[in-house]
Amino acid sequence: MDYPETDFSLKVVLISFKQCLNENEEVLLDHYIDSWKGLVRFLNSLGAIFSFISKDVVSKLQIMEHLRNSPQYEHYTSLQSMIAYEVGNKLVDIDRRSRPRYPNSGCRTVLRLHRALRWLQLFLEGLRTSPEDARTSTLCSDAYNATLAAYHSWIVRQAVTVAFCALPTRKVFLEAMHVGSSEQAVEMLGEALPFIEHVYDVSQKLYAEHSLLDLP
Ligand SMILES: CCCCCCCCCCCCC/C=C/[C@@H](O)[C@H](COP(=O)(O)O)NC(=O)CCCCCCCCCCCCCCC
Repeated sequence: MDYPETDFSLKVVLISFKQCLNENEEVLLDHYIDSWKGLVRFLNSLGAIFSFISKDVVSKLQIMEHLRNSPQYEHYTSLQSMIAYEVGNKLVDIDRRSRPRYPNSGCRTVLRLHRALRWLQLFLEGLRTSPEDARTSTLCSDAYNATLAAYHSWIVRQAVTVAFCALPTRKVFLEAMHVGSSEQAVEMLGEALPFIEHVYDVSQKLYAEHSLLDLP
């Protein structure tokens, strides 16, 4: 997905989550990776202070692309096929007390992105429903504390807190989405958020069914 900078719209990125699910509710990894690439692009447009976050996401996307280009690529078509393959062949580190053998498993890598998707969902819902004078840094850290913070070290939590302070105001943030006025951006969020929620819910159910929600 490559847009000229002026044509870049967060709407395209958020709506692209719709394509991540097929009619059988399989989470399609190529689309999942592409949607995340769009988010990274938006994140980069917000400034260099967020680059430590986008670098981490990019490294996880590279792991997934590597698996998709490996001889086992067919097993990495969907989240369902990936879990069946990695769990079935014991290619996932389950026990955090043992020495890690598969630090780059697809299951643990997607789990990190999946948790971040919940942050995104809460943050965007906060933006959508908050009053005009709400502080983006507060919306962002409330969503973070309710989701990712529990999985991050003290040092990462501090760095994230500093980065949140660099966020623009709610109005500027909504306009940076390039979907028109802040009111139009809010409307777009109402349209697009259900797609993200659906992908999140299907993935969450899958990880829970396989007891994979706490992968080290
Ligand atoms: C708009 C502001 C963006 C704020 C982003 C808030 C989320 C903060 C996440 C901070 C991650 C810090 C970097 C390091 C993380 C890793 O330690 C940690 C664990 O990985 P490991 O088990 O391999 O070690 N990694 C993770 O938890 C994955 C974090 C992924 C963060 C994704 C953030 C998505 C940003 C998308 C921005 C799009 C904004 C659109 C909003 C309109």
